[in-house]
Amino acid sequence: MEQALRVCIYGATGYTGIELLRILAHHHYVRIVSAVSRTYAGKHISDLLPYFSNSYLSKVPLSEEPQEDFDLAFLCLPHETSLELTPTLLEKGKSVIDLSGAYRISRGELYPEFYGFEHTHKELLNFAVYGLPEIFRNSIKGARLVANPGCYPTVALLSLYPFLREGVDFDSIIVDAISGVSGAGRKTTQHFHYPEMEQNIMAYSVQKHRHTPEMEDVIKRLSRRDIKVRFTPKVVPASRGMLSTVYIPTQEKRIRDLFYETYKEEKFVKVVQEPPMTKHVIGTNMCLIYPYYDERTDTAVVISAIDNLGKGASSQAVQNMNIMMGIDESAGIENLPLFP
Ligand SMILES: NC(=O)C1=CN([C@@H]2O[C@H](COP(=O)(O)OP(=O)(O)OC[C@H]3O[C@@H](n4cnc5c(N)ncnc54)[C@H](OP(=O)(O)O)[C@@H]3O)[C@@H](O)[C@H]2O)C=CC1
Ligand SMILES: CC(=O)N[C@@H](CCC(=O)OP(=O)(O)O)C(=O)O
Repeated sequence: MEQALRVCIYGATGYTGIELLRILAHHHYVRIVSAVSRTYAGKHISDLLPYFSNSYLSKVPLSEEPQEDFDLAFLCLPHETSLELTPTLLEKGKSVIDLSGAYRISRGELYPEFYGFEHTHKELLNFAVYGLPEIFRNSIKGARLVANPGCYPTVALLSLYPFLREGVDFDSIIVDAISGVSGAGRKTTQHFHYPEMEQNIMAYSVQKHRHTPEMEDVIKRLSRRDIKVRFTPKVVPASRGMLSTVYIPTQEKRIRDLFYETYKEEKFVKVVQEPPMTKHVIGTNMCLIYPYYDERTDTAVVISAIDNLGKGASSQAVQNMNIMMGIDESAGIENLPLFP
């Protein structure tokens, strides 16, 4: 790439926006030219996040509207805000990576039930490419609008993909997954405040969560079948990280081979020898996967870990940007975790 890609981050002071700033600050092919924030407009990034004071980012002002022209926007915004902003940006010729759920589900009629609003731009739902690179890499190349997946669907679909690719037959699966609190965003609800969250573990949205139709939609696209997902999200008092267990009722027992074969060329998805832990992925773009077959119950069990703000959001968004723009796919996202 001869000239740096000019990037604007909308929602730059939320958790996914801040993680993008961290990753892109050292990305060789990118220059962040605008950082949009309503609340902190008029301040500089290093006023809020002093560790950026040695970076060129310290000079980038936070503003209510972009201050300079740009090529690509990351939308780290609430779903409804992204929904309305995306068509305007596309009309202006920008490329868009939307971290919200506004363009993830191909069936627009599901939005009122699962998101609580009518989808006002259904014409874009088939134009948007679902940004899970290990599954949809070829469609992401050259895409103008990428819908970055939800954190739970990222880890669950990577845990399931080898079965779908092989055409293994089953009617329903269970996804049982645990998230760190940052999954809820920076402005959070009462239950996630420190006095209630500290020393606490809870399930939430157990009967209806917007990631259930997202998973089912992608599964249907891959298998052409209506496979049902029983999903239970839980939250634990950790800042970030996500651990998922997927249960697949099947007679297919060669599952480690299936996983090695599917992911052997992948840099960011690794099949591991022991059940993974979140401390091995925090701050990285990695998904570590441990599949095994439980003979007693005829069930394939897949335990996987990601960082909800990494592979579950911002570093996956950068992976998508790299692919869209024809940059080396791992540029800027090869960092290792802080351990312990
Ligand atoms: N946190 C996570 O792990 C993941 C989040 N996502 C999705 O990414 C998007 C961003 O998430 P996250 O960074 O966690 O969220 P945050 O709540 O941390 O940040 C969202 C930012 O959006 C800005 N904003 C602009 N318009 C509005 C508005 N009308 N109402 C509220 N905020 C607004 C706010 O900044 P300001 O007020 O300064 O404008 C705010 O800082 C969401 O759609 C989320 O669902 C996806 C995967 C994982
Ligand atoms: C702990 C927690 O609250 N997590 C969020 C998931 C965040 C995410 O990936 O999702 P979206 O982009 O689809 O909002 C939740 O369950 O709503």
